[in-house]
Amino acid sequence: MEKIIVHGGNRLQGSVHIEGAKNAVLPILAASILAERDEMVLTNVPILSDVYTMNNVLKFLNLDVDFDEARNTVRLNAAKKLSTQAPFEYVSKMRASIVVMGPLLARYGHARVAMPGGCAIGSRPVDLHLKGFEALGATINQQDGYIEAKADQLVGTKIYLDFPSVGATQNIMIAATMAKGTTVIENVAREPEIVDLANVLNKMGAKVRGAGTETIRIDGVTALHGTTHHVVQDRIEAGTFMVAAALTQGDILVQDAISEHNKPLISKLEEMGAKVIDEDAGVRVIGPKVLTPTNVKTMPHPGFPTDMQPQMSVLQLAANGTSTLTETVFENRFMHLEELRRMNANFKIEGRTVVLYGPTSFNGAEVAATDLRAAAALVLAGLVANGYTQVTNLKYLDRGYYDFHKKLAALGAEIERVSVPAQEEIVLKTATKD
Ligand SMILES: CC(=O)N[C@H]1[C@@H](OP(=O)(O)OP(=O)(O)OC[C@H]2O[C@@H](n3ccc(=O)[nH]c3=O)[C@H](O)[C@@H]2O)O[C@H](CO)[C@@H](O)[C@@H]1O
Ligand SMILES: C=C(OP(=O)(O)O)C(=O)O
Repeated sequence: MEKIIVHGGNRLQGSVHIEGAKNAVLPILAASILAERDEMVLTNVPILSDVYTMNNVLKFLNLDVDFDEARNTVRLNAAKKLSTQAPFEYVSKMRASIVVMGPLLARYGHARVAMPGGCAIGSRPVDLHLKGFEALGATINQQDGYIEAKADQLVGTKIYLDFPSVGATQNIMIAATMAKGTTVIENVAREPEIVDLANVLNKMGAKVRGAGTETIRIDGVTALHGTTHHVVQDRIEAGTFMVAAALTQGDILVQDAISEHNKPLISKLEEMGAKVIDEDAGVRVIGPKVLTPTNVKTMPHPGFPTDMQPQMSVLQLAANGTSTLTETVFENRFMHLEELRRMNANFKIEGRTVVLYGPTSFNGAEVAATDLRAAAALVLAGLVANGYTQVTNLKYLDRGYYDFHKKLAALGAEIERVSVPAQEEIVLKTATKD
């Protein structure tokens, strides 16, 4: 096991490179299932455990997958006959594996995928994905922990999503690319990662219009082919470094950041007193001496992203007064706060809202990450804590951040990642069991 040890107090300064987006590359990798001819070549692919997991799912399905990490490039070949079953062993590692269902259903009229469970942030059902497949003419069976979808021919139709689910939008959009006729999906997710996926599908020969708006129209085609695509930048990684700058009275240029993708975050940073400057080379954030409290509510894009909520909570706790934070997307995304309490944070959770009492004089402590963004939030708190903070459960961090500690160190943080000796690991595991 490994842990990150950070000694707080340093002001972060410099510029930082941001990787391709995890949440864009995962569905794009899955969509490669539809490239029956020509290779798919994806560049700007981040080196993350989730990418390896998706690659393994695709290899299991019989795609040829080659990840050239030195070039951040994945080459995929889906020309062989593929399996249409993704077992629990794979899906249980990562919920996003469910997004192989849409392409398998489109190509073979069959997909059998283990039912993904919930996770630390919420129960996360997939009913909207299935409702979409059914509307396209598929029959759904749920048995023995598996979801099976079958269709002789998917047929275009009108689908209204009760909630603009990112995964459901992706799965249904991919399935509909090869449906007969036109599919109109309303109340869809509008995240930049949806737009990136639609762009790739169109390069593969699909006819998808309207991605980024509330309605997506898809005219079905009979076959798709491989293409080359540069994955969009990770707005959540970019946002995390913007928060790091605001938190440490720092001055960070987030290279090539697309401010349009981070509008709600940037507006909150400015409200809290940070200077945010759109430069040719990226977005520069300069942290204020004193952070002003602010209230935040997470919403589907273009609202404040839930994936920035834990990081934002650290900034609010550091602010000079009381802030509120309302989580509307996931029902259980405050677990990181209990760890932050161990670092001297003071807050009160009232249902989906938490009242955060700042300013917090964070104290270094041993804390354990409970999910991916919680891990980032704990490291951020460590950057401004008195003394040493030790963050464990780094498997979560590695799902979504490449070389996080090295990038922070290059910006001036006193931080290192170390292996925990076996004896200490037993003690830590026992301590974090519940
Ligand atoms: C790999 C990936 O891209 N993950 C992102 C994706 O997750 P994911 O695609 O799982 O998130 P969704 O947008 O689907 O989920 C949002 C909400 O809708 C609910 N829901 C979703 C589907 C469904 O069929 N029924 C249902 O009730 C979920 O339980 C949740 O409360 O979007 C989330 C919301 O921006 C982000 O936090 C995740 O980082
Ligand atoms: C919640 C996240 O990812 P996932 O949907 O893969 O769990 C995230 O990226 O913060």
